[in-house]
Amino acid sequence: MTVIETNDLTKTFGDLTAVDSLNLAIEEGEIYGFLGPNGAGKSTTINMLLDLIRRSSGSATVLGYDPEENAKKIRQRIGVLPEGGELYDRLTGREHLTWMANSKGADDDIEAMLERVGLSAEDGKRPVGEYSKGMQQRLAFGMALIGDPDLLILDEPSSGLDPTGMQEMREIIKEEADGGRTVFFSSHILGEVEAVCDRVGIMNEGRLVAEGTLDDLRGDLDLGASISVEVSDPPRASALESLDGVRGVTVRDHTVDATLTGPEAKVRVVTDLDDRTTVEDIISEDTSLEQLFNTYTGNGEANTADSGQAVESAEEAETRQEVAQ
Ligand SMILES: Nc1ncnc2c1ncn2[C@@H]1O[C@H](COP(=O)(O)OP(=O)(O)OP(=O)(O)O)[C@@H](O)[C@H]1O
Repeated sequence: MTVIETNDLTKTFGDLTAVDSLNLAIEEGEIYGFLGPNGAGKSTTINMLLDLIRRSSGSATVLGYDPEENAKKIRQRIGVLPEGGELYDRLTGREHLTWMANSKGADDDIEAMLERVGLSAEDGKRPVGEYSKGMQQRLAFGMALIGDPDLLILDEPSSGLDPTGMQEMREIIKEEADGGRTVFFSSHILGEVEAVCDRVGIMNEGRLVAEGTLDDLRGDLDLGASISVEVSDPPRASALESLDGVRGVTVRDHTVDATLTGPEAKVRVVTDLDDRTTVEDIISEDTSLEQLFNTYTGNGEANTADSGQAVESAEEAETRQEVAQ
């Protein structure tokens, strides 16, 4: 089942097109990371899916319902962690969770939910105005999980969390998806997205400029791969450059750095070096999500240039990579 579907979904604010003809299809059980620099249109999209703002044109369904017609039905079956949270300073953590359970007609064990999101029973009795930012975020996440939702929509879920908090949140997100729930979350924290997402969509200036698994995106851009090998007695660079799949080699002290057409050439480089000398260490890195993100969004800088700008070509991306190396 397609849990979130949008067709040419568009939102304009005056002259500004915040979301431009967006087409998404997110399937049941997927963890989908919605990425993009500041101002890319992520929150505006989420707000349209939740009927917090009205679209200008196009269509959308969430769990099969049009948000503009059936927002209540959708809200009963989804959990939302809104950007910035919606907490009341004078109410306790437990009161927030109870309020959410009541409003959804759910019978969750409130103490168990506090524990699940890393808040103690004592924390649960304190007013939220006394919580740290991270504790507030944990509570907001707990509120999203109330009522066993079919879909979680999380806007910047790790905002304010420390590394342990982020790790715990990732584990819960994975547990939810393993249980068949769909998770749609926006983030600019690339490591987090890389760690949990099945698929990512990258927004820039209101447009979806790339979408797929990380492997798909790496393949589409032909960013290749690279490897660094530490050896006892390095050969000359030219000795390796004739190997199949090797684009370039530099040798510095005991380190040989090779840029490759793809990961399959790594073994050839290591085997060749192993025949010539003693291999002491291998540092192998695939293209990181950060590199992909920068390539698709122009270094992650929100800019106001022509919003019709599409994805740069693989050749341009490659040139950029080479220049950066
Ligand atoms: N109510 C509004 N009125 C006018 N412009 C708006 C409004 N809401 C959003 N925008 C504009 O729409 C564009 C997209 O904003 P949006 O908040 O969706 O971006 P975002 O990707 O969520 O960014 P961030 O990562 O900073 O939260 C921005 O240029 C923003 O200024």
